[in-house]
Amino acid sequence: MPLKAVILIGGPQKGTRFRPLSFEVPKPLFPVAGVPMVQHHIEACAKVPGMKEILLMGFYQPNEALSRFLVSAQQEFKVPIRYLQEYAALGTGGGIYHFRDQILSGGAEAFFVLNADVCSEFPLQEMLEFRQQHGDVHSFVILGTTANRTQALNYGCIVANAGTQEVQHYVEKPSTFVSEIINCGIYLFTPAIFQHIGEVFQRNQQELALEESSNGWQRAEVIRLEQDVFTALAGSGKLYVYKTDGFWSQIKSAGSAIYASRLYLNQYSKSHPERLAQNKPGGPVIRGNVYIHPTASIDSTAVLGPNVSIGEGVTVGAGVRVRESIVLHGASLHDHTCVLNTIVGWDSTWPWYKPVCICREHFLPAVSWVQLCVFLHRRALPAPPCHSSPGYPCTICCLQLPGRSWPISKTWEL
Ligand SMILES: Nc1nc2c(ncn2[C@@H]2O[C@H](COP(=O)(O)OP(=O)(O)O[C@H]3O[C@H](CO)[C@@H](O)[C@H](O)[C@@H]3O)[C@@H](O)[C@H]2O)c(=O)[nH]1
Repeated sequence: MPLKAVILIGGPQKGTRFRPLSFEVPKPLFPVAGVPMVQHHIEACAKVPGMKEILLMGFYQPNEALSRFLVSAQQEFKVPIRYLQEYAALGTGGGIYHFRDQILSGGAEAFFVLNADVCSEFPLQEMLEFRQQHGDVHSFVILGTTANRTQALNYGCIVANAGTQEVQHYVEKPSTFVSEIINCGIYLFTPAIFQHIGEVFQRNQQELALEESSNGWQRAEVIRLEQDVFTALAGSGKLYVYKTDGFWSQIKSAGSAIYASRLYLNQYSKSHPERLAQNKPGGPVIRGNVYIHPTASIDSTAVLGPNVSIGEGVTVGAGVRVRESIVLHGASLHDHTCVLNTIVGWDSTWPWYKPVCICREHFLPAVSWVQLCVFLHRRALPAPPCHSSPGYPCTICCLQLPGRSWPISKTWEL
């Protein structure tokens, strides 16, 4: 069956919680477990038999980093990959409606839509099989997973028939508890979805025609898949949920990128053992799952892991300890430093630092600082307590403040 996949990558105004990490590269290209975030999606899509084309859709200006990535991913995964740029942020449903001809060209009988800012096992083949077994071949499938009652409020919540898994009720980010089954942001659609999105578009047009506005047509194209389409489809017999037990997480904040990295590194032991570093005589000590870019230079007395990802051209000095961290390309960790629960910024070296927490809430006041450099010197410091993002590790980082030197807070010492 001819299939396509659309990856929703958003654009520069979105993803503010990811700043300043997203200043340097667009968030979808931020490395998670050693490869750009969306490469995990592309790899999963390319594996599905019948995949004809993968479309990245967003409102980023085309840029060199994105173009280079697309060329190398096409070569590696042997599937056409294109970027479709929305003229404005059209929402999670507006872009796919606007580019529907491109999605369906070549006779696609079904297509996946994937949010770029999630990490997952991407059980795409299982979603296809589920659709064959439950519902009918024209139904739409949402990937769902279980969250606790508090966490669920941050996601799309799904109430489904326990036997058939048909979605009976859908509420996007409800204010009170609706269901523990949440929307993972991964969907399987048939071309019939465009009739439903089209109805929303027509309704928007009619409503906006009443307003005296010159850009009414454009605003009518802004459509949210979740609130505008799924809510209406619930209970119609056309929308089903496939619940996965596999790993899944959002990647919204810098702290959650470390968590996502851990999940993917763990998966590598089965899917890509060659990407995991091994203990070798005369090499650094590797504990648990660690990715090291082939161009990185690691001193043999360093101890790395678990859950560490070392980027291109990174230098790690003697006696360095790195744990639960991502070290971005070109960074340099001087001798005997300790890096825990941290993202080390591009090309950063130590010497000025101020430990801060970069979880969602605590990080916001710091977003205006120029460069995220992350670094703790000669001491192992525990992550400060974080209550704002339950479930996510709280991240310690340092901000590089040219000309200023900050003492490490005594209270954070081990
Ligand atoms: N192309 C494009 N992509 C967009 C746009 N707006 C958002 N996106 C992309 O669509 C995805 C969803 O983004 P949000 O709109 O920020 O939604 P959310 O808060 O992440 O919630 C969504 O995902 C959750 C799972 O992670 C779901 O639980 C929830 O129901 C919803 O689908 C992200 O990958 C984002 O980059 C847009 O205008 N255009």
